[in-house]
Amino acid sequence: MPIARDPSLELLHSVLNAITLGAVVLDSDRRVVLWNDWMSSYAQIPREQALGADFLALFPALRGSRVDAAIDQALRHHFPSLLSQSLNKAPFPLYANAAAARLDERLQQAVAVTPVEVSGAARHCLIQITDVSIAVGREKLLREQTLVLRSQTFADGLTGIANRRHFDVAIEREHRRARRHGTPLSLLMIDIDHFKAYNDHYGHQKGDQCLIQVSAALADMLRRSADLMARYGGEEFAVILPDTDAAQAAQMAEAIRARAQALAIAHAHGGDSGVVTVSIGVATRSAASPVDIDTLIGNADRALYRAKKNGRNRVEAQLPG
Ligand SMILES: Nc1nc2c(ncn2[C@@H]2O[C@H](COP(=O)(O)OP(=O)(O)OP(=O)(O)O)[C@@H](O)[C@H]2O)c(=O)[nH]1
Repeated sequence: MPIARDPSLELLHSVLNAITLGAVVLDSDRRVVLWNDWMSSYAQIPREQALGADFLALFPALRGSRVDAAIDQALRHHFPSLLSQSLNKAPFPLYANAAAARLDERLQQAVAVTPVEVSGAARHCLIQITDVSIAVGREKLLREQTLVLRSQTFADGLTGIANRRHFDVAIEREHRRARRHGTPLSLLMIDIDHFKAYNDHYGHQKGDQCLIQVSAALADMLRRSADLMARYGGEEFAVILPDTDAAQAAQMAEAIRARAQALAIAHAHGGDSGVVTVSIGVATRSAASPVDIDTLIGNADRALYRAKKNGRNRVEAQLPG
């Protein structure tokens, strides 16, 4: 006579095999007493091989791991554990397919270990493993997109160098640093000469190209990581030079002026040189002259204005006092 099967047990069995997470039950000796289809498929260990086996014999690399400790906590102390995904990315060798297994690209896993009381028997424990690869992938993508967005927020759309917002943040930071350490901080304001005439003569598109070429060449001259060149306005650029005194800044400004001229970008209405040139104003904050940011910018602006007034294609430093 066939043995009558309990329909509710049959149902439970089917449900366990249908759920889309790994379910493993260990007895008090850590022997596997339940192993669902999900585990067979992703661990590539058939149920017949798993049932009755010592759990750590199936996953020897887990000996001494957090999973091992969590099982111990559940069986001996009745403590449940949720293994943080960020600390335990993929403890089990579980793979979506054979190709992933060859590359050791494991499913990203969230693991919960729960004590289970069984009447008339010593305590068991249930291990649940959830595949969180999609969520982790989405998070990674979001993180990468955030980085790209952040860099775009701080970059000028036309030239790709730092924008005005980036300048504002950087000058604040460098001003604070200069105040704290008593180090000098210099600022250059650079303006392309006769740029309106350039646009009028060559057209706005050529004007844009000129801005791109000049800004790239000048930004390339900055060698220290804390130096920053930003597009301050239309054809105006600002250069922050931390730890740079007035003499060093004037030297740097002169090198930048010469570099712009050496690009030899033809400018029919660009003054005597016949090429695109820049005028530069230099201002410095020092321990002896501890000006605030607005004054520093104002001083550089005034120096730039004098450079324009005195004939352009030149560097002028702030007047003392
Ligand atoms: N092509 C282009 N032109 C710009 C851009 N931003 C500002 N400009 C132009 O730059 C010109 C600046 O002109 P002005 O401020 O009169 O100064 P300038 O002609 O350079 O003369 P000086 O500074 O006195 O030597 C204006 O004609 C603006 O339209 C830009 O993104 N692209």
